[in-house]
Formats: sequence, C-alpha cells, structure tokens
Amino acid sequence: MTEKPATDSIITLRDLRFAWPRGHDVLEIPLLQVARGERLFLQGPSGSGKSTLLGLLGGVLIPQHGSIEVLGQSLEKFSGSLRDRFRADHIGFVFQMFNLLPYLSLIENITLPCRFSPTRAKRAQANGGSLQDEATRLLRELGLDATALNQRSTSELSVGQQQRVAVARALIGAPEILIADEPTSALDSDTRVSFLKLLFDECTRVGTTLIFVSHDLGLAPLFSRTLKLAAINRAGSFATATAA
Ligand SMILES: Nc1ncnc2c1ncn2[C@@H]1O[C@H](COP(=O)(O)OP(=O)(O)OP(=O)(O)O)[C@@H](O)[C@H]1O
Repeated sequence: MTEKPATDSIITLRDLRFAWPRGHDVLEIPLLQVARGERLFLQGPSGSGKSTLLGLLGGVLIPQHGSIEVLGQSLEKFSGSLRDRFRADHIGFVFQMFNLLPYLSLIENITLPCRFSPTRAKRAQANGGSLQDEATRLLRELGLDATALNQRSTSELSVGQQQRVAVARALIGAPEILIADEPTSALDSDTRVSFLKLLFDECTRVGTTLIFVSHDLGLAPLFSRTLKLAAINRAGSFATATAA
C-alpha cells in the first residue's frame, strides 16, 4: 500500500490482519494513517471488507494481528467494555438505514449518544446550554426545524429528513471521528452532493474527521483522499488497501 505518513494522525493501523471465524483473511493492511480533519472516502467491491474495516476502526472488532491506534490509544489492548466506552465518547456513526428509534422523539434520537457518554453530554451542553438546545441547533444547521418536526414519529420523516437527524445524532457532543456507512444510497444524485456539502460543513465546524463508505465513485473527488479495498481473490489471499 502506498501511504504517506500523516504528521497529525488520528488513526494509525499497522500490520493489521483480520479474518472472520472459519473464514479467510478479509483484510491485510500494512499501514494506514488518517490525519486529523481528513475526509476519507472508502471504496471497494461488495465483500472487500469495508464494513469489517469500519468495525475495526470503531473497536467493535479486534484484529488477530497488528495494532489499531485511535486518538493515541491502542484499541486492541482495551477490554470490550473500555472499547464500548471509547467508541461512545469519540466516534459518531451514520448507518445506511439511519437506525432511528421510532419509540423516541426526534430530539431524543439525537441526544441518545449523550446517554451513553457523559463526555459527549458535557461537550454538547457546553455548546448548546441543554442537550435539547444543542440537538435543535444541530438540526437547524442541517436545515431542519425541530419545532415543526418534533411532534412527528421519526418513521414519518422523509428519507432526507431522517438522514439529517441521523447526522445530528452522530455529531452531537463533537466526536473526533464520524464513520458513515453508505448514508447516501437512498438519495438521488443531486441530493447526495448537497447532503455531502452539509456534512462536510458540519464536520469542519465540529472538527470531526470523516470516514465515508460508498459505492458511488462519483462522490470520491469531493473527498480529500480515497482508500480502495481490493476484492478478495478466490484462493483467499489477503485483500490489500491502496491509497488513490
Ligand atoms: N459476521 C460475519 N461473519 C463471518 N463473515 C463475515 C461477517 N461479516 C462479513 N463477513 C465476510 O467478510 C467479508 C467482507 O465483508 P464486509 O461486509 O466487510 O464487506 P463490504 O465491503 O462491506 O461489503 P458490502 O459492500 O457488500 O457491504 C465477506 O466475505 C463477508 O462474507
């Protein structure tokens, strides 16, 4: 893999190998560094290991070999509960299907990460006064009026509205890293680009590093760097990540 050493890297993977139980190695990454504030576009064919890599970066999975350093901490040395805490404090997630909870109000959905992370709750309060105020402010930045929408169930929101709520939830309490797994796949191409601009603006304002997975290669030029995961070959040899 061609990889420029980053001077201020927020993520460093070294000699990483990961295999699912009873499976071949899915990932082999000799070195990957992500700089603070970078917007990284992660691509690769279906099954190349993109979601697996996100799971490793988020401390949901641990590699059989190698190290994963995030914010200077070696995640593979943490216990499961420490990794859960670390993830809650420092990483926001936006999923393809957004995963909003229909039995919570829109504002409760956004403030949910603060229930799991006192660190994020404190940061959100420092920014907004109350968690509710901060959720409302984030929604406004993302172009939604919380007062008008909060009476509705999240399942009654349009896809574009749900997506913004999911972004507000991921960004509340200013996590250092935002991981987005195909969050634009349900949108038409014009809406995708305008949504990405909004996402970039928010990440810049909050100071969040963005790792974004998509099959839509047309979006890649909008990012500071593209990381391509190669397909796993039939013999089961390692997939290798390359920087584009
Ligand atoms: N929970 C699991 N248990 C066993 N194997 C898994 C599991 N999750 C993924 N895999 C395998 O790991 C490989 C990589 O899967 P992964 O979901 O990371 O790929 P992907 O690039 O995200 O694919 P897609 O673009 O289709 O979402 C695949 O061969 C998949 O079958």
